[in-house]
Order: sequence, then C-alpha cells, then structure tokens
Amino acid sequence: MKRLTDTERDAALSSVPQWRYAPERGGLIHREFVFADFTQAFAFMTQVAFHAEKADHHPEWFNVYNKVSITLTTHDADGLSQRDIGLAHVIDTIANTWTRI
Ligand SMILES: C[C@H](O)[C@H](O)[C@H]1CNC2=NC(N)=NC(=O)C2=N1
Repeated sequence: MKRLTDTERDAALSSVPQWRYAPERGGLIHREFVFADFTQAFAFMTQVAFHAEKADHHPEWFNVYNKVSITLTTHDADGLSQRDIGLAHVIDTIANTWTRI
C-alpha cells in the first residue's frame, strides 16, 4: 500500500476531521473516544477488531476503562495510506452507534 503524498494526505484528512494528524513514524492519525463505561468501550473495540481482521488492517490502540485511544498508520508504507483513512471512516461509523461522553 502506497504512502499518501502531502497533497493526497491533506485532502484525505479533511474527510476525517476528528482525527489528528501527527508526522511521527512517517505519518499517523490519532483519535480518542470516551464511552459510557468499560463494557461499551470493549464492545466497540470488538466490532472494530472484526472489521480490522477482515480488512487485514489493524488499529494500534490503548484502553483504560471507558476510554479508547486509537492510532492508525501503515507499517509497510512507513506512514499514512488510504487504508488508514478507510479504517478511520469505519471506526467513526461504529463509534457513532454508541453513546459517547
Ligand atoms: C502481513 C500483514 O498483511 C500485514 O502485517 C498487515 C496487517 N495489518 C496492518 N495494519 C496496519 N495498521 N498497518 C499495516 O501495515 C498492516 N499490515
């Protein structure tokens, strides 16, 4: 999977405005979600996990109780690819089905 050019990246980022771009490790995006409780956070993670496995593109994430912090990057592109943007869209869609605080 090809790393996005700067121009492609800027356009792609505007389609996932809640994700924050960081240039570390060649380029990554990050977003934090806060759910009602741990059960809901973990249910969200399970839904994302099934999608990620099917798509063979996986989040880097960290969970503490009701918070899920997610980083997306593409290892073999050494930065941000279209697959990260696609996964960000899917994650946003799943997150929107849950009550968040
Ligand atoms: C071998 C396998 O296809 C790769 O390791 C996949 C799996 N999941 C992945 N997930 C992410 N986020 N980036 C990758 O480059 C990646 N590569």
